[in-house]
Amino acid sequence: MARAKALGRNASSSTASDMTAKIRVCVRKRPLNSKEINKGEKDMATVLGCQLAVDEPKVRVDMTKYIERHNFIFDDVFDSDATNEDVYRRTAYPLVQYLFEGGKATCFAYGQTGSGKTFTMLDDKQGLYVLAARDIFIMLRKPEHSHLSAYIGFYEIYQGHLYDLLNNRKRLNPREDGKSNVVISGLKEYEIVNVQGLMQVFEYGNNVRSTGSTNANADSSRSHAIMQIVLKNRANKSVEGKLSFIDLAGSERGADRGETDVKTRMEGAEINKSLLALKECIRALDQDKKHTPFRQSKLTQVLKDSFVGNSRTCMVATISPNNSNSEHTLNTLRYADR
Ligand SMILES: Nc1ncnc2c1ncn2[C@@H]1O[C@H](COP(=O)(O)OP(=O)(O)OP(=O)(O)O)[C@@H](O)[C@H]1O
Repeated sequence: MARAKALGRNASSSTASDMTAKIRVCVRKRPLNSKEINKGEKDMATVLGCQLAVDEPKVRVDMTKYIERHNFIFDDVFDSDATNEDVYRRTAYPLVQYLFEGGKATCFAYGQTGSGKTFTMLDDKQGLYVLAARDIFIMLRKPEHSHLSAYIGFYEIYQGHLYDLLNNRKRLNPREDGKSNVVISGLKEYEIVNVQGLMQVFEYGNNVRSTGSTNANADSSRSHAIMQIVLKNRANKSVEGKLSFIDLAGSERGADRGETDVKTRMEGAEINKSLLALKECIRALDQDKKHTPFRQSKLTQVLKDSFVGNSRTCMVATISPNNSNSEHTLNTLRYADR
């Protein structure tokens, strides 16, 4: 129960943690889908407040079957009946508030392919980014924010390279400016004035992502997608806050599965490298370390401003509840468990 220790609270505690913490780690369990139900699969993950128990089916050497229970505690655990609105209130909403305090914030989804990362983060109608945009435009209409305008940028990272999804997948190069800020030169940003506008631009980028995936990355689960909303001062265009939503590549893609295909192996190695680097950076952030190893991958390099200075991060680890995925589920939870 490393998490309980990290939070300095009793392992039996089920109280949700501080919503303004520099880093929050939450878990979302999706419901069993009809295919899993038809196959007679069982729900192996039990949620109790901020605690989660996962029953792993195991077989002894004498071939008898048994169940091993694994317990975890996180900042929040969302059960399968939680709506995106429920998840939003306790994950991205505090980051939206922070954005208007001039902060830089990142909300990302980590998990196995099919566990609900896109559904949570970037679903085109109810993803956390849409719900956040709704509140961002409400805030922007307030007189005290009349000097601000919002811009959207959307890109993906595949095999260590950045591609602009709003500009014909143009290859982009991140660099640092004189003040150690990450600048993605050439990234196309569109000013947006309402949620509909944001959804339209997003939809365009999302189509580019899925069409491009047929030749470059066989499917979207092999790339990291980053959608950012930046608040800029209307007068001098200086950045006054940034909120990024990240749909990470499927975590199982990074595992060494003994693939023989060179391209798949290289993809896996790159995904593995970036996810490990992300974990290292989160650990450094969590432990308030002076050095954050963000240079270890392109993903962490572009997220540098989410790991240093006045930044906040929320990770939503998504899990599938069925027994045949319990190994992946446990890997996801161990990754998320700090
Ligand atoms: N909490 C949920 N409630 C209902 N349906 C869900 C939930 N989470 C995911 N789903 C459904 O499960 C399917 C897989 O989800 P999703 O595409 O978000 O997975 P993913 O983790 O993003 O996978 P990939 O890595 O392949 O992109 C989708 O059909 C989605 O609508």
